[in-house]
Amino acid sequence: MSPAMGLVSHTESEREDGHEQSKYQRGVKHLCESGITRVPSKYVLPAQERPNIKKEISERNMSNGRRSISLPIIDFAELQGSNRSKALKKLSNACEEFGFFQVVNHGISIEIIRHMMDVSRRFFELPFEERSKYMTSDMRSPARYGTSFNQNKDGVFCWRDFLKLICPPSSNALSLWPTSPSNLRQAVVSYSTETRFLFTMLMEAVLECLGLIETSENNYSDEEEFTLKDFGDGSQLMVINCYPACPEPELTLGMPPHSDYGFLTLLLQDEVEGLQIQNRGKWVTVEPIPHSFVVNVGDHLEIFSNGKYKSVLHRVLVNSTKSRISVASLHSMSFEQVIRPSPKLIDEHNPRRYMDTDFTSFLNYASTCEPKRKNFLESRKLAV
Ligand SMILES: O=C(O)CCC(=O)C(=O)O
Ligand SMILES: [Fe+2]
Repeated sequence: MSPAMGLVSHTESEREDGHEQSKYQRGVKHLCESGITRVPSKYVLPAQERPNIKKEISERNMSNGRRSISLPIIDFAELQGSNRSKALKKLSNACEEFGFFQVVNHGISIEIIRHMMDVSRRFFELPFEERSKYMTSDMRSPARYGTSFNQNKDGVFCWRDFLKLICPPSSNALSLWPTSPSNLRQAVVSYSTETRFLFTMLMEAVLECLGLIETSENNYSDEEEFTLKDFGDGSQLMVINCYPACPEPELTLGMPPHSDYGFLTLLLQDEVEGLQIQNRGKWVTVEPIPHSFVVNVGDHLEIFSNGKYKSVLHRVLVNSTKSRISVASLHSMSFEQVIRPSPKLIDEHNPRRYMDTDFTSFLNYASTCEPKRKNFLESRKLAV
């Protein structure tokens, strides 16, 4: 090959790379609409990080479903009623052992849930040009459409597109949320109001489990720097995830192993399973219970409880036949609040295990490196 030819082919391949790159930045939905039959190399994980779906299916058959997990079920009506102390024990065990539980009888109407799922699905069915109006790398934007986990940093992309909405009252920028589908704003406002209330009631129960408030009396210890209102008025991020059907699901993941940053995440999923959590060193699939919530402990609650409650790694599998939608509502105190272990949970037997953290340091971290696994939480740990 002459030097001139070499130069030409080099330039062409660079152009090709640039083109390929921007194709992936547009997301998996867009990619699937172009009619692919194989997973492009951009999404192929190194062998040791792949989900090993075939092995899991055969093990699941052999052990009669043991690879899927029945999470502890918290009956919210029981928690708010006469059986509170029994429900509190179950809740506390769930937060310590699994970091996850399911909430049934939560009182949020099926219409509100269906409406939320419906606008979520329809948003991802919009033409790409409409969805792409909300593409931004600004992590503080009230509405952010994107793909993968961190599309500016991920070496290998994961098989998901998302719409993230910062919910009122943390954001007064409702006017910047998508206008299409026409009823999206109204559906998300109703849904976020209800989930915020459910989160606040669950936090009240968690504070009681931790011995930080007394049964239903809302008596806070003088040492605490917060009240339940700080949770009720705190931050709420609605993450709508879309995982299109994938031609080779054994090569990639919908979401890589990660933990969530907040106190609690309330997850709504459709009937397609995909969520896996790490339990006793193994990946186990969570079976969806229709109209219930999967709730998990986030990094802030692990820090606040001084390590008593666990923020557990989870990931998402994709499959070859069905696309999947999930809606994760991530809750914490206000974005300005510094999170630290509760002073009441520190003594000579339980030394302080985490340093102070705030949302800005999390965002800085998330925007400068691949926020996979529990890297951020690990970075907040003190040597004890
Ligand atoms: O889609 C799921 O099941 C999980 C989503 C999730 O983990 C997240 O949005 O943080
Ligand atoms: Fe998550």
